[in-house]
Amino acid sequence: MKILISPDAFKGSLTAMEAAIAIEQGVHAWDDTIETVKLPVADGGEGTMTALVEATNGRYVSVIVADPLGRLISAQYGVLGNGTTCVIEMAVASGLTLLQPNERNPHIASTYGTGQLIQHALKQGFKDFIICLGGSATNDGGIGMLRALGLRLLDVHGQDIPPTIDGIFELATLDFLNWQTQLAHCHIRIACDVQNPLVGENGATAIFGPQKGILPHEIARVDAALTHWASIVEQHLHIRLHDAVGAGAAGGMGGALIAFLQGTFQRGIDVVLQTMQYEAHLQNVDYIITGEGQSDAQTLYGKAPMGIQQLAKKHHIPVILLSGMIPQHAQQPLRAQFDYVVAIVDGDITQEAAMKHAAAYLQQRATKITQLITRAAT
Ligand SMILES: O=C(O)[C@H](O)CO
Repeated sequence: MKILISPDAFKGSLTAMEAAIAIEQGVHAWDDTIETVKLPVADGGEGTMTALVEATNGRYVSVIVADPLGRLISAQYGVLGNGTTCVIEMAVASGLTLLQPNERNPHIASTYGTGQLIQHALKQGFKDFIICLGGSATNDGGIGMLRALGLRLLDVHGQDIPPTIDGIFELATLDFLNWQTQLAHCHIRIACDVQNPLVGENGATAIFGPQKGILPHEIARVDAALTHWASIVEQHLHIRLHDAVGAGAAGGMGGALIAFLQGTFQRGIDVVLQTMQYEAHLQNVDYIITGEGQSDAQTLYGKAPMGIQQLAKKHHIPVILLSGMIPQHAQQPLRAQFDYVVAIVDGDITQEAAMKHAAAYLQQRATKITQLITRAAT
């Protein structure tokens, strides 16, 4: 029997590779003659760069950039095994995990550091980019990134506006004199699993602002700042970001990539599976085990396990979903899609325990399910 092991990260507990190792140990604890292949995946958010670089035997490039609050940090981007495609994960330079909870402040947090990563890659001559969005600490509409790429944002007096949300209200015009012209020759794919528009009740600020530190009474003002930004973009580029699908990803950086870098969105898991040439690994595979920290309705809308399930279905390979936690209401719809659905959290194991001892529980669950499928096969 051959099992392909392809979990996403169990966020807050295990990286995708750690989860894959735990599952593999669980499988072999039952039967160590089973052939296993570990191919951890990601959905376009955090961990995507690592998954793609590792799967393609690529490399990392380290650059000193500004974190969301302007402090210098060493951040990396990936170059895939083909030597020509760069993977930039915005959270690496502008992510929420770079800040302590009391430092979260999207009024000043900036995507400038992500722009510096892109700028560095451009200087090395790269033209093919996968930019992964999600997990941002920012709500700046991607303005910081655009500044790093040479865009000037000016007030009515021709002065640079302050790099803050409030500063956006002073924005009157854009100056492209120092803009990185080679961007026009680049191919930019945006890997992301969020479709929110830039502004409004489903926009970046209303939906993702609170987790970054925007207080309920501030939402309307911050949303108005991004609305003003979108209007200026529309005047200059004739592209309407206000309600554009995905423009609200990563605090509006999705919109900046659409309008200024001609980026095109692709479902994160599809970019990952395509880049990994996942289908080529499906030869003679009897089962796939996938997994994630929590499975719910979002899983069905295209998170990593669902992308795998859809591909596996084409090849008639059964898929086992091993999840940290599955809310009651999601159990039935998930069972309708996956051949086996197993959660760590159950009547005996709490969420806290599951997160603390994720590897051990995952291993146990993998052993049990392997026992079940090997028995079913005999
Ligand atoms: O970064 C964010 O704002 C969320 O992860 C959605 O993209």
